Amino acid sequence: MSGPFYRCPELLIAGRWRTGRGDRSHTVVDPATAEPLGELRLASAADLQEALSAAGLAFEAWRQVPAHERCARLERGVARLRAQADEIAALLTAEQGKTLAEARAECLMAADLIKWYAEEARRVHGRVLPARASQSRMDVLRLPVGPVAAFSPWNFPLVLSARKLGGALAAGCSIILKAAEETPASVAAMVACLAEELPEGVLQLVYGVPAEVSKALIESPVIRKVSFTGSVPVGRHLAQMAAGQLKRITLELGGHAPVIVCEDADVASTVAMMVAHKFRNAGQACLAPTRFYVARPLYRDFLEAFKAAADDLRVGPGHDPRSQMGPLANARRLQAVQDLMARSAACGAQVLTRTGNLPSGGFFAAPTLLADIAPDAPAMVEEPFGPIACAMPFDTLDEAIGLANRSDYGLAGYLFTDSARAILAVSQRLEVGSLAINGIGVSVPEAPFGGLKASGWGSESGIEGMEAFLEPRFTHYSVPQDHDRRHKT
Ligand SMILES: NC(=O)C1=CN([C@@H]2O[C@H](COP(=O)(O)OP(=O)(O)OC[C@H]3O[C@@H](n4cnc5c(N)ncnc54)[C@H](O)[C@@H]3O)[C@@H](O)[C@H]2O)C=CC1
Ligand SMILES: O=Cc1ccc(S(=O)(=O)O)cc1
Repeated sequence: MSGPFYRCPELLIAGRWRTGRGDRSHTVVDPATAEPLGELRLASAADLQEALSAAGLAFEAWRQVPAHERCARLERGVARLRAQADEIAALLTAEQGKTLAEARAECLMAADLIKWYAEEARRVHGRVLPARASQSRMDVLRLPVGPVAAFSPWNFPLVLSARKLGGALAAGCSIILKAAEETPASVAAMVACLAEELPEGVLQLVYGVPAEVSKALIESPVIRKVSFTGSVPVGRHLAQMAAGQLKRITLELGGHAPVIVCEDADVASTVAMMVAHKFRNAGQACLAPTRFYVARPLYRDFLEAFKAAADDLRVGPGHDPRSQMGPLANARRLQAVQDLMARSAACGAQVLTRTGNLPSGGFFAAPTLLADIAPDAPAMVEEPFGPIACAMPFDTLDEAIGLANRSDYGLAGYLFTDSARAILAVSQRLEVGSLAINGIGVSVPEAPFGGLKASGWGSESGIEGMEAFLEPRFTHYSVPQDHDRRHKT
């Protein structure tokens, strides 16, 4: 949909929208056609230094703004974001590929996340400790950590940016966001909604050469906190850089979510829920259900129902209201998904996929189930980040939990059962940050979202997500010993 409505955005630096002054640009591509949408001009080193100076100055002012006013300003930004959801969704679909319905839902989820953080700003309070001496007081304040450098990816550009923006701004931090160059316009539109309500320099948006931007920002003494969502190798690299500077970092690095379907589960409703959730955004979600461990008595029925539901999904351009699944976001994802499928099939997995044609021209892939797959086949180990689900049967719950925990990842997990015994065992022993039982709700604004093992460090959203942008300050103050004599009180 390379329509005239799409324009690559400018950068927001020190309160001014202006084009990047670097000598490089990035071609933004429509994933449904593989046609270019526009050229994004990237930041120069001087642009980044200007943003850093502005972030440092803006922080000193923003931290002084009372929490009630920070909340009110963010809530006005959220209202604008909601009012513009249709326009922003059209930009997101054009540059990312997801369906318009998904894009609109993402915009509203981003609004909900920022709204929750804004409200939470009014509940950030400290505590008073019993003082150790008379005429003294001991308290603990929770203060904003300082200017934040945030890096968000292209798969859910609004939601995954909003988790960082909402927390930092509500806590009283300034923030420089480097969002993904592949999907710049939707994030710029969201940032514009918020920035309208904020003093200049509090919220800045840059696009650039990713490695150059992260190095410049993380190594700058201005930045006090780093937050990244993306792949494990890049997360590891940024963690090393942040460690070198002794800076705090939050990492959300993807997942490979297990789904345990017990013998008492209802196959039809489980499959309906999981197929919709798996193939949302063409499977490019860190919380996508991926490894299905199904109780052996249900296994064949499960495969049949899953394949039928996956085959029924209408794959097409995101802007077509009939489409239920859009293309993958870029050519390298399509290549990676095809490669993963071929390597897994070579290891003996049975490939259950549609035989009919897919739309031509864009980065379309078919929803696919890899059945009877070995626990160490490539798709069971590597995050597919695409429309690939894997299934194998299990005989005992212990076996299913053991198989589920074999992954290096530990972000989201799903369980389908009515059995209290199974619920207790899985909720205690499954190595994940979020677990949904008989549902899909692993991510809500008021709960922490974060992973174990290679899935990351720390949490976003919920009070834990807010805490990541705060630091404690213990203050112990006493009336001077000669105060009474000097003041004759
Ligand atoms: N947790 C999540 O939601 C995401 C996970 N991924 C994982 O990464 C895999 C590969 O996707 P790619 O886009 O090829 O991954 P990638 O790690 O190369 O890129 C992910 C994001 O990180 C940014 N990035 C890359 N190098 C950077 C650097 N040195 N400093 C700062 N930012 C940098 C990119 O601009 C992009 O927005 C996916 O298959 C998936 O497994 C990717 C995107 C989001
Ligand atoms: O990729 C990570 C991801 C994607 C979506 C969501 S949400 O369900 O929209 O909150 C959370 C994380």
